[in-house]
Amino acid sequence: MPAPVSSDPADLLVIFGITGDLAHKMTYRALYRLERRGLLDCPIIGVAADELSEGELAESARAAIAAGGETIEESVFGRLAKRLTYLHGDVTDAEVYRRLAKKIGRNHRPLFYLEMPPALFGPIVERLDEAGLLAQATVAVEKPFGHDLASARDLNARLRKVLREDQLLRVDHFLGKEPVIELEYLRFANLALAKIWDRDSVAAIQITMAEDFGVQDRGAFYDPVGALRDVVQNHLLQVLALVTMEPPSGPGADDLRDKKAELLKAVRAADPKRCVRGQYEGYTDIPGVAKGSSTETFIALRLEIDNWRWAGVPIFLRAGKELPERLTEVRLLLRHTPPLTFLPSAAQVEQNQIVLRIDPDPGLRLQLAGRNDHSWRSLHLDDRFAQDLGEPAEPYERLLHAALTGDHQLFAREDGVEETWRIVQPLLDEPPKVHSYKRRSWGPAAASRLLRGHPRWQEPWDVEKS
Ligand SMILES: NC(=O)C1=CN([C@@H]2O[C@H](COP(=O)(O)OP(=O)(O)OC[C@H]3O[C@@H](n4cnc5c(N)ncnc54)[C@H](OP(=O)(O)O)[C@@H]3O)[C@@H](O)[C@H]2O)C=CC1
Ligand SMILES: O=C1O[C@H](COP(=O)(O)O)[C@@H](O)[C@H](O)[C@H]1O
Repeated sequence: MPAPVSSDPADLLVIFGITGDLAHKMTYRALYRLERRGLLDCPIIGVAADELSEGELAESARAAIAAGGETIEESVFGRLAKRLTYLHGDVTDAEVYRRLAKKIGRNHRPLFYLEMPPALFGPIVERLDEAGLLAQATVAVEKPFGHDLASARDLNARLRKVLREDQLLRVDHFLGKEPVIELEYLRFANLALAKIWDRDSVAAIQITMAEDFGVQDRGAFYDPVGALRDVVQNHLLQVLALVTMEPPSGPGADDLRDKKAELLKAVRAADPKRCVRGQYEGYTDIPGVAKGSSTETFIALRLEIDNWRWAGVPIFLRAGKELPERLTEVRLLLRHTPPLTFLPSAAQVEQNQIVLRIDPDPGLRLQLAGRNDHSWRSLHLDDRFAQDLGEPAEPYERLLHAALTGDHQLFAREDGVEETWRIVQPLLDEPPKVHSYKRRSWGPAAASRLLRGHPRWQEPWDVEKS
C-alpha cells in the first residue's frame, strides 16, 4: 500500500533552535507574516540552550521581524507573542524532553521543526521518541540532509527507525519559492511551452545561481561545505528536477515526488572532468576558513539526463559567491531554425530562449528573433510575475504553513535526496582543482571553456531594462 503523503494539520509547533541565525533571519518573520494573514492558529514552543525569559524571547522575535523589513503591527505581533513560550536546555539531555512532554501535555499533533546543527537531528528525534512524543507528530529537518551519499543514507536510516516517511519533512527553501512552484504549472498547463520542452527543440539548458556577496561571517560553517554541497546538491538539483521531470500523474505529493525521483535517477553521475571549481580572491582570509583551504566558492558543471526526453541535451549548472550580481535563473536555449535563404543577410538568427527568473523579481522571458532592416535583432516578451500575480508569500512562510497543514508536496523525499547525493558524489570523491577568480567576476575562465561547442553562458536577463 502506498504511504500516505499528507497528515492531519498540526496543533502545536515546536521549534528547536529558536535562538539561532535561521530563526532570526527567516522563521520569526515567516511566523509574523502567517499571523498577519490569519494562517497561524496554534501555540509555539521555542527550544534552545540559552536561558531566556519569555519576555526576552518575544523582544528578540520583535527585533528579528523588524530587521527582516516588516513594519510591525502591534495587534499582529501581540497575537504572535501570546503564542510563544520557551524551554531551555541541552537537547542531548533526556531531562529536556521530560519537561517538553509535560509542557505539551496529552493529545497533541505537534510539528517539531529542527533548525539545529545537523549533527543533532538524529539525537533529537531519538530523544523525542524515547519521551513518547512522536506518535502523532511530524518532524521537519533543515538542510543539509547528510554531507555525502553515505551519511545521507545513515541519517535517513536513523530517522526512519522511529519515524515513518510520511512523518518526515526535508526542508529545502528553494521548493518554497513561487517561481519554482510555478514551474509545474507553466510547463504543463501551456501547450506553447509543453510542445517544445524536449530534446527536439532544446539545444542546452543553463541554470545559474549567482550571489554578489561573499561568505562574510559564515566562514566556519561554509569552509567544510563549499558551493557544491551548499546549493547545488540541494537547491539547484531540485530545480533541475522540476524543469525536466515528466508530468505528475495526480495531485498528491507523491505523484510529484515520484516524477522528480524518476528524473533524478536518469541523471548521470557528474564527471569531474566536466566540472570547474573556483575560489574568490581573499576567501582564505575570512575568519573560520582554514589556511590554504581549497573549498570552492564557485562551481560550474555539466550534467546529462539519460532518458527519452533529454538524451543529448547538455545541462550546465553554475553557482558562486562574489559574482557580479545576485540572481537565479533557468534558461532553455532552443535549437536554430534552418537557414532562411529569402533574407538578404547571411547572419545567423540568434536562437530562441526561454528564461525563468527565480530571484530576485521572478518572471518569464521569451526571446525571439525579429528583423531590423537587413539584420536580426532579439525581441523580448517579458512577464514579471509580481505585476500579474501580486507579491508572493516568502519561501519560509509557505513552507511552515505547508508543514503545519500537513501538505508534503513542497518537501523533498528520501529517494530524491539520495539521488542528488549520488549525482554529485564523484565530485566529492575526486574534486577538480580549484581556480582562483576575481571578486565580482563570473568565476574562473575555465567555466566558459566547459561550454565549448555549445552556446556560451548567457548574459542574465536584466529586469531593470525590460
Ligand atoms: N542560517 C541560515 O541562513 C540557514 C541555516 N540553515 C540550516 O538551519 C539549521 C540551523 O542553522 P543556524 O540557525 O544558522 O544555526 P545557529 O548555530 O545559528 O543556531 C543553532 C541553534 O541551535 C541551538 N543549539 C545548538 N546546540 C544546542 C544544544 N546542544 N542544546 C540546545 N540548543 C542547541 C542554539 O541555541 P543557543 O543559541 O541557545 O546555543 C541555536 O538556537 C542548520 O541545519 C542550517 O544548515 C538552512 C538555511 C539557511
Ligand atoms: O541555502 C542557502 O541559500 C542561500 C541563498 O538563498 P536565497 O533564497 O537567499 O537565494 C545561500 O546564500 C546560502 O549560502 C545557502 O546556505
